[in-house]
Order: sequence, then C-alpha cells, then structure tokens
Amino acid sequence: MEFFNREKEIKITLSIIEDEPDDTYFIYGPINSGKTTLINEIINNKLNKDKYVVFYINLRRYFISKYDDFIALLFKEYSEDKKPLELIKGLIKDSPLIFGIPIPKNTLEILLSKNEEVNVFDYITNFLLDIKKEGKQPIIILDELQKIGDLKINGFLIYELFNYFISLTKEMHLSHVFCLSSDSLFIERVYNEAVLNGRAKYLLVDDFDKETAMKFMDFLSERILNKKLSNEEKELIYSYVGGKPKDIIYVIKRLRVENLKEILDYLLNDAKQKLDMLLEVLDYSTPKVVVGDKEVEVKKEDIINALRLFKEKYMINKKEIPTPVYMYLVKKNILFLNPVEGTLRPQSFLIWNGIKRLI
Ligand SMILES: Nc1ncnc2c1ncn2[C@@H]1O[C@H](COP(=O)(O)OP(=O)(O)OP(=O)(O)O)[C@@H](O)[C@H]1O
Repeated sequence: MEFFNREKEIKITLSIIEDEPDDTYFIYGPINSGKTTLINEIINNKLNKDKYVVFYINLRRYFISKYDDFIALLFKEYSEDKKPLELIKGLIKDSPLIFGIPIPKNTLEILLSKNEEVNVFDYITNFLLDIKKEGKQPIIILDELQKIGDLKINGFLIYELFNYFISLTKEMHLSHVFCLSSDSLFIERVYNEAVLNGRAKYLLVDDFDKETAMKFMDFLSERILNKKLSNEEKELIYSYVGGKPKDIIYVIKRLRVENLKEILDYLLNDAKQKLDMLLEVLDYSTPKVVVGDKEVEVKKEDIINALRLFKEKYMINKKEIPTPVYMYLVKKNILFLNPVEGTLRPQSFLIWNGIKRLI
C-alpha cells in the first residue's frame, strides 16, 4: 500500500532524529493507527542513509518467556570472519535498516554464560560507539516492547532496559531510542515510571482526523477503484469506521466486489457480535484485574455502566471510570487509554458504533 500523509508526525520525528539523542521516545496510539507503517516510511524513504544506522527489533512475532529469549532477539549472529562494524558497512549500502545487532557466532553464548546482563549491554554500547566514530548516528527501534513488560530478572527486565536507554540517550547521547506500542496500559505504566520521569517523551500516532480520513478515501479510491467517491459516500464511510487507516483501506478494497452498505453493515455487525460475546461471557464468569498489588473483581454491571458513558460521547476523562473497570476494557481492546491526556475512548469508530447500538 502506497504511503499517505503523516506530514506532521514525520516532521516531528525527523527533527528529533536530527538533534543529538537526549530522551527515549515512546510512540503510542490506538490499534492499527499506523505506528509501524509511519516508522517504516521514515526509515525507508525519509532518512539520509549515509548518516544513520537503524537497528529495528520487532518483538511482535516471538514468544518471550525469559531474559535469554529477549536478548537473543536483540542480536543477529553471523559466522563470517569480520568485525561487526565491517559487516555493518556492507549491510547499509542500500538501506540504513539492520534487523538485530550483529554479533559474531558464539559470542552471545559467552556473554550470556557469565550471567551478567551488563556484559550484553556493554557489547551494544561499544558497538554503537564504533558506529558513531565512523560518523554515523545509531537509532534503536523496539516494536511491541510491552511483550517484555512482565519479565523478571532481579526485578523487572523492563526497568533494567529503561536504565540502559537513559544511559544511551540522556547520559552518553549515543543512540536514539524509539519504542512502539499499542498497549495503552503498558504506556500508562511507563508514563508513571519514576526512573523515566523527565527522561522520556511520548508521541501519539492517532487514527486520521475527519479531514485527513476523507482525503485518504480519495487517495485510495483513485488508486484502487479508478474513481472518486461522492461526499455522501465518504461521510457514510467515516460515520462507520472513522479515521482508522486499516478500516478505511478494507472498505475501499471491498468496494471492488460489494456495495458500500453491505460492507459497512458487515463491519458494524462484526464489531457488535464481538462486544456481545464479551458481555455474554460475563454472565458466567467475573474477570479479575491486577491493580497495584491487588487482584480486583470486575462486575458486568460496572462494565455496562462504563460503556454507557460512550453513548453520547466519544472521549471521556479516565477518572469517570473506576480503574479496574477501564483496565479490563483496555485489556480487551474495547477502549484506548491515552495516559498523557488522561482520556479514554473506544479503540475504533466501529467499536464505538457497536457500543451505541448494543448498550
Ligand atoms: N499513512 C498510511 N498510509 C497508507 N497506509 C497506512 C498508513 N498508516 C497505516 N496504514 C495501513 O494501516 C494498517 C495498519 O497500520 P500499522 O500496522 O502500521 O498500525 P500499527 O499502529 O502499527 O498497528 P498495531 O496496533 O498492530 O501496532 C496497515 O495495513 C497499513 O498499511
């Protein structure tokens, strides 16, 4: 899919990258808003490849149950008889993007066998210093960082990692660090994390606003359908799916074979069914969520009352819903929590429409 817009987000991200590394950045937003797509566009088409080396580490596809699993994902072993820096020089000729930090075969095993994670991080730091000496700026991007949110090694691994990020950015100004996540409860935890106070910044990649969403529909319909949609059609699409790029793409692609009302009704029905199912299960079980160090039961009636608040409004202050209740709804991907603004809203217009019709 051809990339569309995001001019403001690109400008902000590039200005951060052009400055000396200072803060760790968390890129967050509702599900399927386009965070990964935006970062890929910046890496592939906006960065000066002679100036930067980007290490992209995507935790999405992996099962991570222990420290070693995570460390193994940070690195990529190679068997050539070369120094990591030499290897990198060959790899970044066409693109600044490297998947995983290169490490000679068996070296990782040795670093890990000593069981001191500081060695692993020392290796990375020295390697980044070498890259910097070559006149290039390293950038580390971690996608789906929440996957290690609950991993423990003498306390939570994530805090070890945050301390390392602070040393790379704020202290040594050695590498940019961007962490992407759709898990807004994780972002809330990070946001309240004392060690990151004043050392982390947050960039929201949101669904498109109405004006941009309508332009995106034009952009897609011209390319996919070879025609323009009428204003009424675009208004109708927006009223069902809002500005979520993924849903807009789905609708326009389906228009090749189906009529608009059928597509929108199908999507809305699907959202309603999922919500209905979630509520039905609550007749037979009472979910529990962990708030602080307490496990708290969440009652169906409180969940319904919380959802009712969205019948008239799209966005509310998070204080309007008790913490365990919103935590449950965020976990279930019904609500999106913006910890920076302190607001809650449905994860998508489709879910919002489902709530309005079902509750
Ligand atoms: N600016 C854009 N131009 C074109 N397509 C886009 C754009 N932004 C997002 N998309 C499309 O929307 C879909 C979802 O985007 P993406 O996977 O980047 O979202 P995400 O926010 O990273 O998702 P997740 O919530 O899973 O982390 C993708 O299929 C992508 O092609």
